[in-house]
Amino acid sequence: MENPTRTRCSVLIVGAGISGITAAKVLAENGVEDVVILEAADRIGGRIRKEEFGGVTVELGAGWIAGVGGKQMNPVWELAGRSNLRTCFSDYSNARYNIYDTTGKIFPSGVAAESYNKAVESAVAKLRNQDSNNPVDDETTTGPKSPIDLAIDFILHDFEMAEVEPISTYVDFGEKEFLVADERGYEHLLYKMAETFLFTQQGKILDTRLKLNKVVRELQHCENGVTVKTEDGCIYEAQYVILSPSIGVLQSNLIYFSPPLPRWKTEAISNIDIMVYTKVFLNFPHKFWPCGPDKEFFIYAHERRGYYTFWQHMENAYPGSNILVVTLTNGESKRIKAQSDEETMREAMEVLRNMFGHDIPDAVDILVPRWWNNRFQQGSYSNYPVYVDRKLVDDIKAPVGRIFFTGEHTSEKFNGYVHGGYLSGIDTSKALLQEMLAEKERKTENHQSFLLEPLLALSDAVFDIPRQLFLRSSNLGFLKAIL
Ligand SMILES: Cc1cc2nc3c(=O)[nH]c(=O)nc-3n(C[C@H](O)[C@H](O)[C@H](O)COP(=O)(O)OP(=O)(O)OC[C@H]3O[C@@H](n4cnc5c(N)ncnc54)[C@H](O)[C@@H]3O)c2cc1C
Repeated sequence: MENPTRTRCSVLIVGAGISGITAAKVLAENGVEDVVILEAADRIGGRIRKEEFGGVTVELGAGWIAGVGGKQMNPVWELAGRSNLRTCFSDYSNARYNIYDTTGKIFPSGVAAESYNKAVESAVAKLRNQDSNNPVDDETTTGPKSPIDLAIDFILHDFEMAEVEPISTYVDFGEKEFLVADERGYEHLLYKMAETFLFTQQGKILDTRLKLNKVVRELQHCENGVTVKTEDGCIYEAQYVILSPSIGVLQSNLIYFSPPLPRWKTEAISNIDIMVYTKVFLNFPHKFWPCGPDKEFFIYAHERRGYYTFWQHMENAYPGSNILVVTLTNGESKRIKAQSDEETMREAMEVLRNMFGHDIPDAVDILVPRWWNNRFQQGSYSNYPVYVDRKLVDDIKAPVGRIFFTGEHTSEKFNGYVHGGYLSGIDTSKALLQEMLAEKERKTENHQSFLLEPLLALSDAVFDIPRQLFLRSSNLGFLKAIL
């Protein structure tokens, strides 16, 4: 065990996902190198995570760089370009024309198109309804009933319209999506970033400022600083903390705050949902599904909504890999995470045999990531309510005293995405740098008037912490002078 003596630093960052690593990099670039990063897992990356499966690298968490080809360059696409990350274009638009029924017949494209248009109309009517707060009970707003309608409703709501239109990612960065297909994994982007400010050797981070397997359990904060306790009994003292765990972790009781977070903050945390999204990987001795540019995705229409609905083959990414991926969300996702992988394989095989006949081979391997049951994630990504008010957006990212919040869930425009995590890391660290500068100026003023004004007694009991502004600064070059 590490020496239990107290470690002191200027800024302590909780979590080494994309937001935490980006925040640390921005701080280092601005002269704050006295940073400690505590990561609960035994690796960096958080919800960006690769694993070897069926002889190739698969992404258990984020898989796509979403938002490419638009007016502005997606910063993650830019990082990928600089790191020569291998990607391949994914065309979702054809999925709706590859819908199988339970007897293996593909629905005619006219039927699929009609069902799709009906579902879009219904979704728009529902949104208008929620807008006017006036329930309308007509045909367009009643839920889908037939398997094809249920399947299309699932693609529309759990994939294409999982967010409320207009979707900033597509408007700002473009509508194309690229699947990461690189044996170094999506996480390679994080290692490339880390090596610019942490000591690394042969691709391994050896810098002692990054501490893995450190589960933060308690944050005691007062006007002077923050004391952080980890599960293994270590204590860290910092002037400031940046907290990057997911909204699911903040909603759980993994981290205890003393004094407790103020009400405006806990309300904001509880008002954002966490989406559960699971990709199940299946490896086969040979492929039996149709391939080709417009066949990457296919849909299974079942009477139960979301039941092994959305399939993808990995032949575009890794030709000859013989891997299929089926994505389950929310209720179905939680259901399969609670059962054995053998049971999930049995269910998936039954669905595949309904689509492709009884002669297809059994899968030889299965991989079921469990983001929902992981106490350091507690879900896949944040899902903002349909109508988001300004207060929620401001409160979720506003600091509480010396604790600053970051992570994809604090990104107003890009929550739920890797680029949301990346941009939030930049935003939060810039806001913190501003605050550090302001504090330095306050200290200088106080020092000058030391003999004239009595010092305020500092108290640990900061129970009613008012909302703070989240400061932004576009030009931080001058900060070097203060640090
Ligand atoms: C299955 C899945 C599919 C996805 N698909 C896509 C996609 O295709 N494209 C896309 O853009 N985005 C996708 N996302 C979302 C994307 O992965 C996230 O938005 C992004 O990676 C979040 O980064 P973050 O830094 O905010 O959080 P995280 O990556 O969760 O980082 C937070 C870190 O904090 C650590 N931590 C938690 N609690 C503690 C504690 N108590 N003490 C110390 N450390 C702690 C965690 O271990 C973690 O490493 C997907 C996510 C999932 C799960």
